[in-house]
Amino acid sequence: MKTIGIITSGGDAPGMNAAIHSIVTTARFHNIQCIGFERGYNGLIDDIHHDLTLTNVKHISHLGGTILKSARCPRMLEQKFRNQVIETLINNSIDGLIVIGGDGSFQGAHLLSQITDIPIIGVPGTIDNDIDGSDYTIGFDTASNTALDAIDKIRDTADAFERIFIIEVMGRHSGQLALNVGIAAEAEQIICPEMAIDPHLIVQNIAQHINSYLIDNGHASYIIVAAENTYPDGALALAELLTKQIGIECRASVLGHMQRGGLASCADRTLATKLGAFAVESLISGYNNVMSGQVNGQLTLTELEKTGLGTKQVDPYLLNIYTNKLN
Ligand SMILES: Nc1ncnc2c1ncn2[C@@H]1O[C@H](COP(=O)(O)OP(=O)(O)O)[C@@H](O)[C@H]1O
Ligand SMILES: O=P(O)(O)OC[C@H]1O[C@](O)(COP(=O)(O)O)[C@@H](O)[C@@H]1O
Repeated sequence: MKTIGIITSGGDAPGMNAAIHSIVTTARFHNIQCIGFERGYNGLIDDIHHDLTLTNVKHISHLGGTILKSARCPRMLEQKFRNQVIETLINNSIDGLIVIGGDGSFQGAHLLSQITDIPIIGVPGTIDNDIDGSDYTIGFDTASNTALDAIDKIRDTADAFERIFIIEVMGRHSGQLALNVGIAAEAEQIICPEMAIDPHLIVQNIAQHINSYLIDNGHASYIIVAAENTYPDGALALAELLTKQIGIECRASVLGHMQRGGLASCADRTLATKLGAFAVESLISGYNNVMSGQVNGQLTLTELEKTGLGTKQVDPYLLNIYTNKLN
């Protein structure tokens, strides 16, 4: 193996740069050079790339975002563009490709591996932690801390005003972030898809719980952490409904993309460093069409096709603690 190509694809996540750093330094140790393709799969389709040397990946591990840029690239859904990717790989003498991204990026990588012998390895980078085959994804820890910091600040003003807040966190269709930060912030209520609440009952449940909580505790702050896409029209609509129709005055705060930025935490940098190095070593060992992950502290390889099955559960012990507290 002489040359490895790298892309970052889909939602960027703090720690992606640490993964790039680790891939390039590990590859260098094995006398392999690295080429970075820019803006996710776009760089592979349009052949936009530059060399990744030890010098240009020096001191990047802490940085949020990705030095390779990222993007969503709908062209990858078409066979003709996937063929173009393979042409780019061949034209640049790429012997192995590493895709840092989420399950969508891995579906794309899996399709590529059906039309080429060039081996492809995935490295899980997404703040959502929704990928099967790794206990944690790169970016989840930083995003959890960023969201928690914001919620702690909202708690201050909520306490001062004895106010009710609905705080929406990201996660796409996963409640990993919501449950994690909701528990850590001692949220009075957490709403996430894994709780399988009928959306029509959400308002009723919330109102009931707020009323009984205020009876027991008098005037107090009350924070609801809600995973995005759980209540159909989002936190703002939910707050408006509670305020206008149920008569419970509350404020909504949608944390949004700030959860994707910022300096990567130590946990994300070390995870990225391990998974990046393991991806290179797996390529050298001849693996293909798999993702490098960590399960129960052990480095593992999972078929790319199986990383998006959606079987990953939120921590059942945490969920149970929360449910017990609610009752
Ligand atoms: N089913 C698919 N077939 C081919 N390419 C895909 C597929 N799903 C996603 N991709 C590629 O991966 C990119 C990132 O996927 P996306 O789901 O947006 O983010 P993530 O990888 O973070 O889950 C997409 O923009 C597209 O280029
Ligand atoms: O930045 P966009 O394109 O609006 O996407 C927002 C989505 O991206 C994420 O931040 C990250 O998701 P992915 O890692 O799967 O791309 C989700 O939490 C969120 O739903």
